[in-house]
Amino acid sequence: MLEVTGLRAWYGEAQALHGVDVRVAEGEVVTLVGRNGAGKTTLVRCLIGLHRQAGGTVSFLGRDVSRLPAHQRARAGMGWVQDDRGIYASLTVEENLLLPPKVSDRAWTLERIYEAFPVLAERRKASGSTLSGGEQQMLAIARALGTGARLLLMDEPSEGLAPVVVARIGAIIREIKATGVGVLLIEQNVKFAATVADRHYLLSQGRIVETLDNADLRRREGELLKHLGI
Ligand SMILES: Nc1ncnc2c1ncn2[C@@H]1O[C@H](COP(=O)(O)OP(=O)(O)OP(=O)(O)O)[C@@H](O)[C@H]1O
Repeated sequence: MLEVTGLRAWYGEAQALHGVDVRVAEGEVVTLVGRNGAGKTTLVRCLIGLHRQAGGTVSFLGRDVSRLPAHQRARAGMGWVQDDRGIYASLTVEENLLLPPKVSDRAWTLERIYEAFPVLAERRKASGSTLSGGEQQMLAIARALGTGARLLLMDEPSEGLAPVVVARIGAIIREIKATGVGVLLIEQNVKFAATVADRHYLLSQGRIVETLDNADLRRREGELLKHLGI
């Protein structure tokens, strides 16, 4: 569903991405792994149209979206689960869920969201400002599903969350995968990545240097953690 070829990006005079190729199929979960400054965030920002791509092609559901602005990519079905989670603090959980426009007929209804995220059902009338980190992350994911996004792009969904909450987020990602939605996530937690994803791209200095499956990831965990500086 997502096919990226030769993606290049710059910050002023400094090149941040040097011809990156990435693919995500329907119902596939893929991670971007790499040390700080490798280019993971820049790549995701280019994909969603928030950073200018200087070269290469981004094709989504068979359509070249390289020149589309961010809002049109969102309308095409790319859902961004922001790293700051983008929750409206003064609105309730339910209002946060109802706000974004629907982009496809695959939009999850409120009922379906509450079934998959019981904690959001319990907190439906609570204001965004009172949510825990885990609840905010779930709300951000649920909101993207509520738009009918076909591909979710996530920036470290496990970051800063307690292990039990991380496990719940993992289960949710697996449920999302089963519905055919694709997921591309930045993830530094190698153990968590191996439990949710099918494949992993290792980024280094703006290049994909390796593509790993879960067996590779587990076998080389020590080496990778050292490479990632963790
Ligand atoms: N706003 C910016 N201005 C200039 N250079 C930037 C900017 N943001 C990132 N860079 C540079 O671009 C390169 C890629 O950074 P990027 O944030 O994409 O990496 P990352 O893998 O997401 O790292 P992190 O895990 O720290 O977010 C780095 O060399 C970084 O210093």
